Amino acid sequence: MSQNAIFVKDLCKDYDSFSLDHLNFSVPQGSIVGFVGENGAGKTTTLKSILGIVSSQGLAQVFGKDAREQELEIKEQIGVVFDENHFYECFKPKQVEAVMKRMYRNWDSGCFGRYLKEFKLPEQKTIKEYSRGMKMKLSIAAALAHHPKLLILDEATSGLDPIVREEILDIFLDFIQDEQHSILFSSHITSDLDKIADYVIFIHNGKIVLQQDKALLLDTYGLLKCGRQVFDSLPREEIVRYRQNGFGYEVLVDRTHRLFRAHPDWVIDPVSIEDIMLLLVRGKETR
Ligand SMILES: Nc1ncnc2c1ncn2[C@@H]1O[C@H](COP(=O)(O)OP(=O)(O)OP(=O)(O)O)[C@@H](O)[C@H]1O
Repeated sequence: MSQNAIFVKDLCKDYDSFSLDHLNFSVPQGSIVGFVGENGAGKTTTLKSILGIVSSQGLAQVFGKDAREQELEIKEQIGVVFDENHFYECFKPKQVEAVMKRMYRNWDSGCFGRYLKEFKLPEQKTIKEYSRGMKMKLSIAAALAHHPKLLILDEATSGLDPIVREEILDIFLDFIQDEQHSILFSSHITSDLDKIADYVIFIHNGKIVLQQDKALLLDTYGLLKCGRQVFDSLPREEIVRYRQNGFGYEVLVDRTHRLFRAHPDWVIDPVSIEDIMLLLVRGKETR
């Protein structure tokens, strides 16, 4: 039976004007789970809740232990990258290493040095002289150099150009080659998730609105483009979300349903993760 790297049940967190509402999901060991949602949907709050950086209610387990209570036991197994740089700007890589070495028993200086070379990170420059991409790569090198089994990445590719993004995605794909390794990867760059995610979780206004195996998701959902007559004839429960425009309706549907198989004349286009996210966030519900 495959084990979960992360298991979250009824996770809740309340801020004054925002709540995470009973999140339930898991990250199976050996997989990359994409956590997708618009700005302010609750991605960072979820990741920080799992890590115990902010307080929360409900179950949040990493390798079967609650990170909020047993931080020391599991921190060696987790590598974390947030989208902002958490090292002092006046540090050079050597000083980053000195800090990390004190924090992690498994710290591997040779591995860190190899990543610095591979990522072409200048060792004589301070972090404030690094570009955004270089800072992100330094954080990734630091997160990987203690040989974690799980990476928790918060917008680790945002603000980077497509070439650096692809390099970084390759690093993540390389990491996952060991089937014991797992990644939870939050992003609003849906094309990155198209490339690397095995499962996708959509979060909107602090609630999970859809989660599924990515291949199944893209095989199952489709965008029906139709006029008023067809739209009105659709059973409401078959409409996941819809949008109306000058040409008619765009309806997110389960195209494997017999209703749609019975109408090969209806135009049902394949969808991307971005299409699904846009419809889940901006489309209307009928249910
Ligand atoms: N410390 C805090 N105190 C009060 N509200 C907060 C705090 N941190 C986050 N929030 C609120 O929680 C909501 C979700 O924020 P969060 O950072 O989790 O979203 P996100 O999905 O990661 O967004 P982004 O893609 O912009 O990073 C926002 O409305 C934000 O204002």
